[in-house]
Formats: sequence, structure tokens, C-alpha cells
Amino acid sequence: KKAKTVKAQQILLAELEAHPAAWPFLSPVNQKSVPGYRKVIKKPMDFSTIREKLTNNQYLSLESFIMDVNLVFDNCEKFNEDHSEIGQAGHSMRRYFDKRWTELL
Ligand SMILES: Cc1ncccc1N[C@H]1CCCS(=O)(=O)C1
Repeated sequence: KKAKTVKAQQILLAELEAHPAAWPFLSPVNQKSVPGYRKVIKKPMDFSTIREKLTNNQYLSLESFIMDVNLVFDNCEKFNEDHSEIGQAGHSMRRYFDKRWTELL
């Protein structure tokens, strides 16, 4: 793994975690308290899980890191109305991520 891309992934993830609209994505969705989530969302993902995988060197490519981040936002769009509070947070975070990783890499 090129050190440069690992560094960029660490910077990017720290920025996502610090974003004001990150709150719905910081921890795994509680599938016991969110009716329907387990059935509808086949591959749950959140920033703390991405943080764990990054710490354990589980991203063998930049693409696999970007895929997990996009999975967070795709799950959000699938489950939440666009104009709900969580739906809006998802759109805002995706726009931010798309802008930042193209600037950084
Ligand atoms: C991303 C998402 N999609 C669908 C339902 C819920 C969530 N996020 C929750 C995460 C824990 C805090 S919360 O319960 O307010 C929001």
C-alpha cells in the first residue's frame, strides 16, 4: 500500500467524522431500534466501521475505501426520504466527500 494514499484516507475519514452532518453515520444503525433496516439494507456501513478497517489495514486499495464510504451514503438514500433530516445529512456528506477526495487525490 502506498503510504500517500493511506495518509489521504486517514485525512479524509477524519474530515468526514468531524463534519456537522456526520451524526447519523458515526456508529452502526441500531437494527433493533430501526424497524425494517435489517431487511432493507443488505450491507450496513458507517464511519466507525470504516475507521476500524482503516486501522486494521483492511483497505488494499483506495477504491475499496471509497466504495465503503459510498456504501454509507447509498444505504442512507435507500432507506431515508431525500428531504428527511437524515436524508439531507446523507446528501450533504456525499457532496462534501466527493469534493474533498478529488481535491486531495
Ligand atoms: C443512517 C441512518 N439511516 C437510517 C436510520 C438511522 C440512521 N442513523 C441513525 C444512527 C444512530 C443515531 S440516530 O438513530 O439518530 C440515526
